[in-house]
Order: sequence, then structure tokens, then C-alpha cells
Amino acid sequence: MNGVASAKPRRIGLLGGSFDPIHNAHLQLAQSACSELALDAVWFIPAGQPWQRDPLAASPQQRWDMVNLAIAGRTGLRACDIELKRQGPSYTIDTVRELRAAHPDAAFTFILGADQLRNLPTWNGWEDIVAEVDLAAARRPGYDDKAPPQLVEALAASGHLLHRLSMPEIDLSATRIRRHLAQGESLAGLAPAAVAHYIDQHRLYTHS
Ligand SMILES: Nc1ncnc2c1ncn2[C@@H]1O[C@H](COP(=O)(O)OP(=O)(O)OP(=O)(O)O)[C@@H](O)[C@H]1O
Ligand SMILES: O=C(O)c1ccc[n+]([C@@H]2O[C@H](COP(=O)([O-])O)[C@@H](O)[C@H]2O)c1
Repeated sequence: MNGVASAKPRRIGLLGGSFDPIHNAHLQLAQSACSELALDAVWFIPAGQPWQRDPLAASPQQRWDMVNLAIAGRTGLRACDIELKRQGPSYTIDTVRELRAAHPDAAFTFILGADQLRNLPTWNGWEDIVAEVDLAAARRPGYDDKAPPQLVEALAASGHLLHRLSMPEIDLSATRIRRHLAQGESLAGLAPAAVAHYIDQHRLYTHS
């Protein structure tokens, strides 16, 4: 074929999280974003040092292992260790800039729940994030899913979009899972069986 075919950019969703541990709502969020936004893939990005949180219970290696177990065999889902390899606090702005530089052929959308959508204006360099990527947000029980006004303004100025995911609210959090485990309760239906098995083998989250 003659001429230059304009290759369509790969559409990649980025799902950052502490994943302490990864659970079924994370998977549902990724799969909803993938199908609703016609993404080619969603990359799970475990945070190395999530600077706004208390110290995590599982180690970076354990969170990485659990993410990989959870996504194994699921089409379009991948894990990305960019933040685990970086020193210092994990800033999303560094991640999106590095990924855009490394993958100029890709169009990235950062995926998040309503809690972090509300919180986004406290993130380091948040206006720069909005200038780099689209956002996709899911509702979450107990959180207003209205975007903060300064975020709406920044999105309008940047030309990037805030996609609203239509997945139903899921009342599940890693906090609830850690609490369940500390009380000796089962994870059935809350996290993939392989993750539950890993948690059991490594005796994670046995104390609240
Ligand atoms: N039930 C849920 N519905 C929608 N989004 C969710 C849900 N659980 C987590 N997320 C989103 O997934 C991303 C990663 O979340 P994270 O790893 O902190 O899990 P978490 O369940 O919120 O953890 P924790 O209870 O420890 O705060 C965040 O953007 C968060 O908003
Ligand atoms: O960049 C920041 O300053 C920043 C502040 C808070 C949260 N984030 C990112 O938001 C994602 C979800 O965080 P969390 O704490 O809900 O697991 C994860 O990728 C974090 O690195 C990013």
C-alpha cells in the first residue's frame, strides 16, 4: 500500500491504586472502563509510595503479586510496575508523563472512583495531569460524584474529557476486606480466589 496510513492511537486506561489488596470492584472498574470507552487495554499501576495514605499493610512485592494473580487470564488487563520502580512519593503526574513519553502511539485515560475524583485537586500537579490525559470516573457508595469546580474549569481549559462510567455502585473497599480478614471472615465474592489464596498463604491482614 502506498502513502502513510494514519495509525489509530492505542487507547489505554490507567488504573492506579494502592491495591492493598486488589479486589473485585477494581476488576469491575477496569472492565467497565474497557468496554464503555472501547479501550484496547487497562494497565493496573500499583503505587510505590502513596504519599496521602498511612503505611500500607502488604509490601510492594506482595501488592504486585496480588495484582498479577487477579488479572491473570483476563483479556486486556495488564500490570505496570513503573511506580514500584521509582524512588520517592508516587505522583501520578510523573507516571503519565513517563508513559506518554515511552508510548507516543497511545492515548491514555486515567481511571478513578468518585472518592479520588473529589480528592484530585489535592494531588501533586493535578492541573498538569488534566492537561496530559482524559479521566474516567465511576460512582462509589458514600461519595458525591460531582467533579470539584476547579477540576471542571481545568478540564475545560485543557480540552480533555471526564468520562462518566455507568457501572453500578459497588459497596466494596480494601479497607472492608482487611477488616473482614482481621475478623477471620471469608473473601468469597470480594476478591478473586487466587488473591484470597495468596493472602492466606502469606498470612496477610490478620491484624486490624
Ligand atoms: N468500590 C469501588 N467503586 C469504584 N471505584 C473504586 C472502588 N474501590 C476502589 N475504587 C477506585 O480504585 C482506585 C484504587 O483504589 P484503592 O486501591 O485505594 O482501593 P480502595 O478500596 O479505595 O482502598 P482503601 O479501602 O484501602 O482506601 C481508586 O481510584 C478508587 O477510587
Ligand atoms: O499524584 C498524587 O499526588 C496522588 C495523590 C493521591 C492519589 N494518587 C493516585 O490515585 C490513585 C488511587 O490512590 P489510592 O490512594 O486511592 O489507592 C493511585 O494511583 C495514587 O497514586 C495520586
